[in-house]
Amino acid sequence: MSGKATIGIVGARGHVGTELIKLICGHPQFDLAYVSSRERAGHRVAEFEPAYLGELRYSAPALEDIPALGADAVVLALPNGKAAAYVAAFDFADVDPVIVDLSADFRFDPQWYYGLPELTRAKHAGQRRISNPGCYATAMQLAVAPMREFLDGPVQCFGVSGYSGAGTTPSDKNDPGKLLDNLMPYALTGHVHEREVSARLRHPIEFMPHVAPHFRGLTITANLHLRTAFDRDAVRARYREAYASEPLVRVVDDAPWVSGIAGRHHVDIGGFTLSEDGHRLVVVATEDNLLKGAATQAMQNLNLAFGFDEFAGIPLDAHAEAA
Ligand SMILES: NC(=O)C1=CN([C@@H]2O[C@H](COP(=O)(O)OP(=O)(O)OC[C@H]3O[C@@H](n4cnc5c(N)ncnc54)[C@H](OP(=O)(O)O)[C@@H]3O)[C@@H](O)[C@H]2O)C=CC1
Ligand SMILES: CC(=O)N[C@@H](CCC(=O)OP(=O)(O)O)C(=O)O
Repeated sequence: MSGKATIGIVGARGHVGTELIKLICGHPQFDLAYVSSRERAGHRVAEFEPAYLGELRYSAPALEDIPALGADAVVLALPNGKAAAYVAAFDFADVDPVIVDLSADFRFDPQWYYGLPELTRAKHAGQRRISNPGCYATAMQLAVAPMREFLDGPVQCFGVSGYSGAGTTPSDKNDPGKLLDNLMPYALTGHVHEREVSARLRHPIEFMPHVAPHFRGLTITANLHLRTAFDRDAVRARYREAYASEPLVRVVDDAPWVSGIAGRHHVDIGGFTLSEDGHRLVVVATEDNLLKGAATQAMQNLNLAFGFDEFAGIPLDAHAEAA
């Protein structure tokens, strides 16, 4: 036994589960307890993840058998709508690990801590049930929050994501053939992330998502109407000040490109462009949807829940470069 805290991943074959396995492999204080996948059951983790050096194999335990597997923390990396039954199984068995749910299922549940640490870490009061924000929702909140008190009317967010955002269950949104030379609009009103961001910022956000032919990384272009006129220097100063001590949020001058964010753990925010009268601001944010949009954020939340350094096990290369 390693003496490390142990994590079980339910839904470990998926895009996000795979990224979490990589992060846990490099983490000084966490170890894998179990990884579930029906499709890969019986296969060694090392077959799929070269960074994993142990003997663990994927397994497909019945839902009611999972609580007895005994991890200190459980990450639910399942499609939306599937998490509640697993949480109920832990309740029924009276087993209470830290649970991090990556889906949208508990993001509106006040019993759960909503873990977007840069904006909510002060509200983590030891809760063991943690809801991880949506990928677009993370980028939108970080892009808008520094100007929140000056907003005048709804914020419009145009989003474009790589198709890994749509998971592995086959659909038009992750079909490379249908995406070739294409940009696919979907859920143009009422997307769950529109509701999530509006509720968290307590301000209406209008979100128009699209999926594009690249695999990973998303862009949010946010259009903010402001009560007070700003100039570019004042806006940049606000963002720099808001995120000065945040290693996973990098404020840049130019509008960031999604090609520069794939595989990185931070969010880039920049491109601050104002209308002539200073009352309209456009801000661009890029993020790897599988990392800060999901797995990296889950790792921040796990670190916080266990009292570890929030950034333990997260490569902070972007911070080092920015310094
Ligand atoms: N992809 C992204 O960019 C982001 C995703 N999220 C959220 O994270 C979660 C995981 O996403 P992602 O990794 O993309 O999803 P995937 O579709 O890639 O993976 C889903 C995983 O769940 C398992 N699974 C699927 N259906 C069931 C079921 N009925 N019962 C048990 N296991 C099941 C699959 O494994 P197997 O079939 O082998 O059992 C697989 O491991 C989702 O809730 C998603 O909304 C959040 C932020 C970003
Ligand atoms: C391209 C694509 O389909 N993206 C997903 C976002 C992935 C994510 O963050 O989803 P959850 O809120 O479901 O966790 C979507 O729009 O639903």
